[in-house]
Amino acid sequence: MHTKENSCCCSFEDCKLTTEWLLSRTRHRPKIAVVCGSGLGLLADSVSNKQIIHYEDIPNFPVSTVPGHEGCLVFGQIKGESCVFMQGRFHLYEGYSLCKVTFPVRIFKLMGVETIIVTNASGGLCQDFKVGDIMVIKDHINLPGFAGQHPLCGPNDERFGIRFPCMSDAYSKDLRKLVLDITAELGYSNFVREGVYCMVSGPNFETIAEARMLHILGSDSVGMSTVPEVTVAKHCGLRVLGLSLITNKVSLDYSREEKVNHEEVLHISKMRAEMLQNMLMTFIARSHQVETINNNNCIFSNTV
Ligand SMILES: O=P(O)(O)O[C@H]1O[C@H](CO)[C@@H](O)[C@H]1O
Ligand code: HPA
Repeated sequence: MHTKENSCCCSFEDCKLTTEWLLSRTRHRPKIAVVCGSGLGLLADSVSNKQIIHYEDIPNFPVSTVPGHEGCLVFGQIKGESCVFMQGRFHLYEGYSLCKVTFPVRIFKLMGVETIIVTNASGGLCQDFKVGDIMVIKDHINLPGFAGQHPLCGPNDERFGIRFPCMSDAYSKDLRKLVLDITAELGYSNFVREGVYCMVSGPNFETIAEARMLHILGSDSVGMSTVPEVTVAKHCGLRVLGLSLITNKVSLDYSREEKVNHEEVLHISKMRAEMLQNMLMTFIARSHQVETINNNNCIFSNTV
């Protein structure tokens, strides 16, 4: 039953209004969007012809509440390619609905973005991973989604995408191949991996029993974001690349004394941001090499 309680708090009209507002404030027409994970706002440093718009000034936009998430959109160019960077993302544990968490993704789509690069900080579950490794996400586990915390729950607006989207190819194989080729060329292969990211709601880090369970389920890393954004991006036909920086090893062992904390996560993110930035800059410059497959279910792209 469609009630006010379960209807989406961000309607197509809300998205349209925000998109029109942004298009009237910037001359940039980005084709690539980058979501910066915790402590990874530095990724936007290499943007030229920069224009910064703060979240608090954008109609309907949530605001960032987590340290390491600056709270602004950075428009500009990287090697001639028009981009927008989200310096600061939104999380379920901040108290936002998943509709709000993923609102920017739909705005990017309506602005004409074709490819979204989602980055995050995560804890390594795979025993071969080291702190500072970069994991190219090949798949995810939507744990909150199993419990009904899913950004596509509620009435489906066909203008964004179809009711039952396929998720078996959420992370573009071609984009993954391109980024892996680039990391080999840059000499980064010894710390770049591929793996499965699992989302938990947070805000607490995992207990050891939970971490063991996630590992048994096939998760290589765990974090509190990304999956809702990727799900909505795939729903509206964006091409997705996901990069996860392993900022800590998740303990699977009761005898280990290390305790993870957000400060450590931010510290490692900042240490590795430059490498990630080199990968991203080369990737963005070459992403047009990968053909845009319009597996687009969204019938209103580029019409705002
Ligand atoms: O996923 P991002 O936003 O990179 O942040 C990660 O880091 C925070 C915990 O330190 C959590 O928000 C977790 O999801
Ligand atoms: O170990 C972690 N668990 C969940 N989220 C995280 N984000 C960074 N590290 C972690």
